[in-house]
Amino acid sequence: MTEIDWERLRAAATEVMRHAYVPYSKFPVGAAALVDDGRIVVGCNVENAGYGVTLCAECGVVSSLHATGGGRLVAMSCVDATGEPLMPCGRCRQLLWENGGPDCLVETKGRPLRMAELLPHAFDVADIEAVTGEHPVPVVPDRLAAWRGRGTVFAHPDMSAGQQVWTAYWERSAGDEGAETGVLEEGPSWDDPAEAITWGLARTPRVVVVDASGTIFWAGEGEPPMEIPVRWSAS
Ligand SMILES: O=c1ccn([C@H]2C[C@H](O)[C@@H](CO)O2)c(=O)[nH]1
Repeated sequence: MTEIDWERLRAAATEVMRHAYVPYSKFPVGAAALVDDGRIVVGCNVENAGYGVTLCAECGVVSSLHATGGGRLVAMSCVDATGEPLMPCGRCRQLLWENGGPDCLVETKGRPLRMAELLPHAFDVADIEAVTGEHPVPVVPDRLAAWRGRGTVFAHPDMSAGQQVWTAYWERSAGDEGAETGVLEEGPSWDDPAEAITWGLARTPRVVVVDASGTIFWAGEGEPPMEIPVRWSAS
């Protein structure tokens, strides 16, 4: 995705700006962002009698991003009442960083700027990971963001240095006839199958456990499908 249609983003931001709820500041803001799968997500500012509770337009964009399927923000346009680009406030830069990373572009009155320019030396999940050694949220790698919600995760036991562990892999196919196949991502090893299932559910609602005897169980969202009628239970 190389070409960003800034005109279209700014038009979407200007449109949503008109829905802002701003009885206190009378300063409407609209924001629209391109997601890495081509979606456009929008938000407007929403104020409150408790002034400090105000939600910025960019907050709405981030909520809409997750509410409509997640992914990564690629480019954002934020506008004021005149339709001119407005720079995101400090708090919103932190929100944009989390959801778009250093390469996410933000429209300005000059050239678009990268988030790395708008929030240099940013604090983020890597700082937490460096201390705790744990990735606090199961994150799908950027290169696979477009596959989120698709394919199948197979969780299965494996042997590692003579020990039984659990691992998983994410497969492109969702079991449909003639669908493209191939492994998208291999998971790490865990002691507990529940962790393999959690890893899977962060990627796709279609999670399957294949136990040591090769029996297949449903560990995905919703009711087990016809071809995998038995739900996995940990005991
Ligand atoms: O980047 C910004 C800056 C300000 N505002 C809103 C918050 C408040 O409602 C109004 C005035 O600060 O503008 C945003 O939505 N985004």
